Amino acid sequence: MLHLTGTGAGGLDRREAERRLELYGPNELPPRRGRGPVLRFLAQFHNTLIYFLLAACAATWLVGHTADAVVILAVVLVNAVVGFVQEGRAEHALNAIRAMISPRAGVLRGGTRTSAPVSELVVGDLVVLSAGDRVPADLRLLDSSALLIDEAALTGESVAAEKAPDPVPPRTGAAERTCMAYSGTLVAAGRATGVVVATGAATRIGRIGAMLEGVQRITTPLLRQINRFGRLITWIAASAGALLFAFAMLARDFAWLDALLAVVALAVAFVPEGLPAVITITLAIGVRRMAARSALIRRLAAVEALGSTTVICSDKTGTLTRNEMTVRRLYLPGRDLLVEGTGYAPEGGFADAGAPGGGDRPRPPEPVVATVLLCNDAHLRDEDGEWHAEGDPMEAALVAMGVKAGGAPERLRSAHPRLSALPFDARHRYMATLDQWPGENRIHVKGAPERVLDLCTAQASPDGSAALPLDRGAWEERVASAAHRGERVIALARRTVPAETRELTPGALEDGLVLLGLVGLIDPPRPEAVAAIAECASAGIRVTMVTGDHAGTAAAVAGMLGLAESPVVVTGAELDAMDDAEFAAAADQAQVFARTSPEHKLRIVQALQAAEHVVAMTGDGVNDAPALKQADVGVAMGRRGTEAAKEAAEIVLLDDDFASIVAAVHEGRVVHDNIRKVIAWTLPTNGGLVLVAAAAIAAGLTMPMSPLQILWINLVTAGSLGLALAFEPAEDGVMDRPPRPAEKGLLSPFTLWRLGAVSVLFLAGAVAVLAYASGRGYGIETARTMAVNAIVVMQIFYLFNVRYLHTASMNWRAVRGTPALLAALAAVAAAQFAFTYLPFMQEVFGSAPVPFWDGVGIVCVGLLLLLLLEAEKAVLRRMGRFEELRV
Ligand SMILES: Nc1ncnc2c1ncn2[C@@H]1O[C@H](COP(=O)(O)OP(=O)(O)OP(=O)(O)O)[C@@H](O)[C@H]1O
Repeated sequence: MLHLTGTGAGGLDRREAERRLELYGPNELPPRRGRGPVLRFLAQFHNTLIYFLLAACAATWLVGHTADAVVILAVVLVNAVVGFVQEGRAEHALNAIRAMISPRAGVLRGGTRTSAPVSELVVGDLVVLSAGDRVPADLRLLDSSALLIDEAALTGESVAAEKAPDPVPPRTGAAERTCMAYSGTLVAAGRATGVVVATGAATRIGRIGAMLEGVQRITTPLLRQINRFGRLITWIAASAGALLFAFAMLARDFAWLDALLAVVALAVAFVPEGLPAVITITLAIGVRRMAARSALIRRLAAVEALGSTTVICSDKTGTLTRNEMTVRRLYLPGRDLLVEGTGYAPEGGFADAGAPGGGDRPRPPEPVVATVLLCNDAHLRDEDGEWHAEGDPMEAALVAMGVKAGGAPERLRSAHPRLSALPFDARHRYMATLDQWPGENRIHVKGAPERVLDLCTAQASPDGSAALPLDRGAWEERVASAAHRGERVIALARRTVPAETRELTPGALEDGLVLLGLVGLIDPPRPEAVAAIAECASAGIRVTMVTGDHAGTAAAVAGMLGLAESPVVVTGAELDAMDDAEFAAAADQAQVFARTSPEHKLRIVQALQAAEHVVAMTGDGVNDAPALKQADVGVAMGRRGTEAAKEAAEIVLLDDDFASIVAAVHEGRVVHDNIRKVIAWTLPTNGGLVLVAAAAIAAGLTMPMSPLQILWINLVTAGSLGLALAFEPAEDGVMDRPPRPAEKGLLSPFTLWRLGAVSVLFLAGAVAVLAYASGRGYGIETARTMAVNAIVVMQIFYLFNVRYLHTASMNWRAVRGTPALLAALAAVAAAQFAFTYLPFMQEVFGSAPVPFWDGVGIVCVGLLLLLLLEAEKAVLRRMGRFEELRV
């Protein structure tokens, strides 16, 4: 096979791979054509309000009011440009993050195993597959063990197909070519190597015209809710506008064009048309902030769910602990040995536990050394004097121990070639190899003690030379005491079989293994996880450990992490024996689930969700995918995780660290807060403007502002001031309050209260300014200009109040603002000066200069509004109603 692709046994050499990549191009499917920028821009106009505005623009144009038509058109265009730019930025942010989780594949190049980006694979590359990988290109299999491939992506067939390298007859249909693994399919179980025979568009999936997943649609439950709300408001505005139009013409003798303009301006003021764009950008900023803290968001909806998360179910190994294993003790027949040394460095010796030092250094017997080194797929790598694990860290720790005991892994492995193996799998919890010996063969087994003890009928004598009856009770006690110390315990066993036995089956293990001893490994907790767990406690979030490890070990590690002093532990076996009601109760109680298999995770998520929890669940293996999909926030590990897990998850953690989940929750809460702030600012300011104008029409007074001026206010403040809130940093104490209930709707009692109260205050402010102007005998232009400025100034001061929904706004940090806020303020101030003092603007908008001290007076009106609202905050807090109203 290999001669056809010009590949050596060690794979292509690097130079050749580069040459082929240059020649044949990257291993990528053609991207799906997204909507072009023109179409995306035009889509911004597809909105009922915009249709109204365009109609009004045409009407004013036709009757010769060019200035009005131009201003209306400007409102439409600014709105479209802001929407277009913000949507583009949000998409860009998400796509940049997608690029960061571009898949990689294990390849053999120049004799060494590395991982390369899937897009860089070329024909002739040797690819290594294991469970959970997505097949990166079309491969001819060369070698496989228990390989099962799920080809649903290609054929729709949901039952995984058995694959093996044996040739198939010529002209076998593509679907039956069991010696091939096709690009885009998923390795459900087993391992294999294969040589790439087609890449990119030449693969089977490429030839059926499949394309890369297109640009992600930006939508979340909240955005959908807001869009629905926006449509509702638009229709309310349209109906109210029609009534107002009739009223203004019939009862108040408005000319029809004046009435139309007034109604259009009010509709624009009333409808929060910029809200979806501002909220999208708030979410996108959250995505960026999370990425900076190692949590990559794959689906935008997760940002919202994170803010409401009530339970985090986390794996233990590698997420809560460092996954840096070291063997600490050996429990051998008749004695315990302490293992010296640190990390993976194969340096250090052994000491008798409990026995004084000196004399001969003890050493583990040969069968123990052979078992840990042969029943093992890991290697140690020395890099500038530092030792690293290649492969499973626990297995690497066993290699280090074997070397400390005088074993030579490479020599042993070539002297006793592996004939067959049963790879480790989380359900069986053991690994076994069949290794060649002179005149006989040997089965070496390592695995979870209770599994291995079940298979053993004897135990080795203290010197390892003979087999004695198994004293199971004593071994179980030793397992329990090791687990109690937080050690992960692995049992070692072996058996001799006749030389004819060349194939290993689970049945062969049943006929009596000889127990050699136990290994106790430590895996220290991640210090940042300890802090993050404490943070969860104050944030009202429950943390539950879900692990495949022994109950005792898991409980001890939970104690070290500060999860619970004596945690409630439920094992997988106990869960299996429960009915649904018992299961639900156990899921709600337990802090640790031990000896679980991935299937339990799905049931745990479902039980917690049935109890109205918002669940974040971590996972890395192919079997974790269903639980990750089911969880409100599926969290996959970026380093350890399989492609299958990453694709099922909403979040990928770059550093596999539990603390990054908590950081993401923190950012999710900030996003929630900022969305609340955007809404709490936008709706009342819109409401205030409408109330002022509607009150004037209803009372039959001259309009306090001309329709064009209302449009102006909307144009100047909606996109700038509201948007500044999207950039707000966290308020103090974000993680000191309970999660926000997920089912709470868009309009909280607080927002409704504010909508009413602030609208009335805006009305009062405007009326006061107008009354003052008329008292001073100012002309209508000056009075209206003052009213417009008063509304804008009140919006600005109100913004400062809304920036801090949880804490007092009256501090230096609040006054100093953020760069986004200062930029928005500068822009609005410049626009208002132009509006008030530039002759050209005065001509278009009918504005007039405002005397300096009156300007100062207007600022004081805004300040008064802020003081009143701060007083309201203080009173509500004093009454203990603040938190309750807030959500
Ligand atoms: N490579 C291996 N060979 C043999 N046995 C193993 C191997 N890895 C793990 N085991 C045994 O299987 C048990 C479960 O392992 P698994 O990988 O499912 O759990 P875990 O890594 O502790 O789980 P989690 O990551 O969920 O905390 C271990 O406690 C150990 O006894």
